[in-house]
Amino acid sequence: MTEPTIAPGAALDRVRIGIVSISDRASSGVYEDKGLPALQDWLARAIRNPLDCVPRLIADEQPLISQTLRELADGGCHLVLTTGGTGPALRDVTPEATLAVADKELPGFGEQMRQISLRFVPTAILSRQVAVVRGQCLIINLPGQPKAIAETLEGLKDAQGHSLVPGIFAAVPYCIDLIGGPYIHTQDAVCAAFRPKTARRPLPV
Ligand SMILES: Nc1ncnc2c1ncn2[C@@H]1O[C@H](COP(=O)(O)OP(=O)(O)OP(=O)(O)O)[C@@H](O)[C@H]1O
Ligand SMILES: Nc1nc2c(c(=O)[nH]1)N[C@H]1C(S)=C(S)[C@@H](COP(=O)(O)O)O[C@H]1N2
Repeated sequence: MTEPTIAPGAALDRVRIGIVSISDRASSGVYEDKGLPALQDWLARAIRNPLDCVPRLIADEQPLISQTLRELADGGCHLVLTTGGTGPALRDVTPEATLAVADKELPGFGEQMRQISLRFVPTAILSRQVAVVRGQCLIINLPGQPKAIAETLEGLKDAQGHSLVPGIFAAVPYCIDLIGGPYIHTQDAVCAAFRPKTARRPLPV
């Protein structure tokens, strides 16, 4: 008789994550979208739980962005990550569309992202990212440059892989605990989640 097999991550909660790439040119086919693959790849590297990623590729239209965020948050996503449309250009309206669906704003995420990004590019100061809670969903804006996705989520490391500036994702699992979502276990080599001692749970075996 063969041993029953346990799927990897079976004992961990499933996590549903909306990933939204907001770009006029990628959504109209002028260039290939690199935002959704970058988001999906990073999340698959960083999170141990089984993931359901729900992708959307849309233009920089404020009502469409807000409607997409509402659908994802109200449709059971625990986390929604957007990329693009956070700058000062006339068509950049992602922060406004995000604030329009918010119950609460969490300014620390945007502040930390700009701190991280300033270590990579001086124009980080132009990014107006916000993070908000809608119901039981955390929504975070990331910049549009595909490489900025890993930079902001993971932070800056030295040549040995030690953290120099913590990435914003370190605070995401505990935030999701606090809004009643699933317990997220991270791959510490990619991004170690920070939780107060009393909130930590061991990795199920
Ligand atoms: N989804 C994406 N896929 C691939 N590359 C992107 C994407 N979004 C942005 N980029 C790259 O990053 C650069 C800066 O992004 P930014 O969001 O400022 O673009 P944009 O000028 O608002 O135009 P668009 O909305 O048409 O992407 C772009 O010129 C492009 O090279
Ligand atoms: N980590 C990181 N952050 C970054 C960048 C980048 O290349 N890397 N680009 C900056 C630039 S040039 C702009 S205009 C703003 C806003 O970009 P967005 O409109 O694509 O969201 O993000 C900034 N933040």
